Amino acid sequence: MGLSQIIAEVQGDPVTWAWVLGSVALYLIMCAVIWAGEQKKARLKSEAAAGATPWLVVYASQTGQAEEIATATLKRLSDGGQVARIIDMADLKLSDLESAQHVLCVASTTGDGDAPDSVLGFEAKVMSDGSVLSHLDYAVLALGDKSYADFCAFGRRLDDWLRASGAKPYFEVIEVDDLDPAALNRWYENLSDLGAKSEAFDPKAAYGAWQLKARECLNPDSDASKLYRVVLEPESGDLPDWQAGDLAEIMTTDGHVRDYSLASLPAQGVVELYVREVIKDDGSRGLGSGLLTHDLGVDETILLRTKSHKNFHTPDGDGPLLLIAAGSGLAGLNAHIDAGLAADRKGNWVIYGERHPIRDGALCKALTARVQSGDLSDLTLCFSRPDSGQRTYVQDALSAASDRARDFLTGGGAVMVCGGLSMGQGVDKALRTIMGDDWADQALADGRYRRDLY
Ligand SMILES: Cc1cc2nc3c(=O)[nH]c(=O)nc-3n(C[C@H](O)[C@H](O)[C@H](O)COP(=O)(O)O)c2cc1C
Repeated sequence: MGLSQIIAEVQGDPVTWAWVLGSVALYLIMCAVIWAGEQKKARLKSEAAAGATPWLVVYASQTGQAEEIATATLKRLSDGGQVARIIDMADLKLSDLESAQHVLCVASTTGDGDAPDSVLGFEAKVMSDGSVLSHLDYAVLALGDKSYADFCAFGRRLDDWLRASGAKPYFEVIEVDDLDPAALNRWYENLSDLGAKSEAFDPKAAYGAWQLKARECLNPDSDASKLYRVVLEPESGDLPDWQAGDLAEIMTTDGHVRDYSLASLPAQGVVELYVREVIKDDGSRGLGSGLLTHDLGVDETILLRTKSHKNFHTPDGDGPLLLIAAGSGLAGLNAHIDAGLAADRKGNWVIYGERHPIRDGALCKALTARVQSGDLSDLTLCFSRPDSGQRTYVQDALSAASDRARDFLTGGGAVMVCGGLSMGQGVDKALRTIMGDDWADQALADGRYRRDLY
């Protein structure tokens, strides 16, 4: 149909005219939006090429994922010819944002919708201010997990604060559920529009094949869920390096990743994990724990990598450590006991909780032996399912020893907590009662109070 025919058809019909004019207007608006986007990209590229406005990549990370994605983001920007630098939000100051122009934030959420421990201070002090950041263009990648009630809560609060401060988003906040590769791809695709190098993203690239060498149930007579010691070796024979506090990350057959605290150090030649069996209400097993405690046969392989977890590395200094754990959480602390001994760090005190003293007592026995051999100065054990019926939890034991704990922590000691989230929250409450909120907030920021919770 020619133009003259269209005009003839619609003449005298106001509804059709409105429709035609609306379509033309929409088309023109879309052209204008695309044109403005291209102009902005061209401006950013030429500004960055001139080195005038470098990108600032900021990460807020508890267990290292956000840091790793921020590092990959930085690399793509550099490979794309952009000038960029990276900074941990724990070290970020308002003045860094005031002097920046383009900021990319990768922020995870921990606890119950909380910011990562090392970033709590930034949120309390800087993000509570009515800052003026209207010169800033930014984007936020929020990491989280939909199995928690407050999905991506910290990333959203960060986005809200930047927006309220007048900063302009390049695109809407991208929320990532359980490291969903499609959402991560969206982030990288958006970045390539801003001048970062476009590369295929392969989530499996960082992993190697590891063989199961041994698996031992530590509480076969327990009436609670079983706890396994799992030993793995790299199929290639090349053992990576890691340090106390680091994590083993496995990739399940359907592409999900799960983290476990490394209970061994490289000197032992193997990766050793303590894994609690998880059986859900519908009878199915947990994704990662099912693989490690049940499905994987001896000599069979899984995809695994060791991962730096700097928020749970041994605190600086040579003061004694107060190590608090329950159940499989001892995994994360065992390596610290060994590393402390190697560094001649003396006076360590362990508070450990299990269910039943005999049926779930294998790790308690091993700890008692370490007191007898002089590896540990003190051990406080507590049980949540003793025959006496008198249940005690690690946070109760800590509260009961409050005077000692105060002396220990004011006398140069540091505290490390490893285990389930609710145990960690109970210990946090007890510590704040003993030492005060100011001490706890400062110790979290300084790394004298460290947590590995799951
Ligand atoms: C103890 C714990 C608590 C968490 N709490 C939340 C939460 O409240 N909301 C959420 O969306 N994700 C939560 N997550 C999921 C993390 O945000 C997610 O695993 C993220 O990839 C971790 O990134 P990171 O390694 O940079 O800290 C939690 C994870 C852990 C281990």
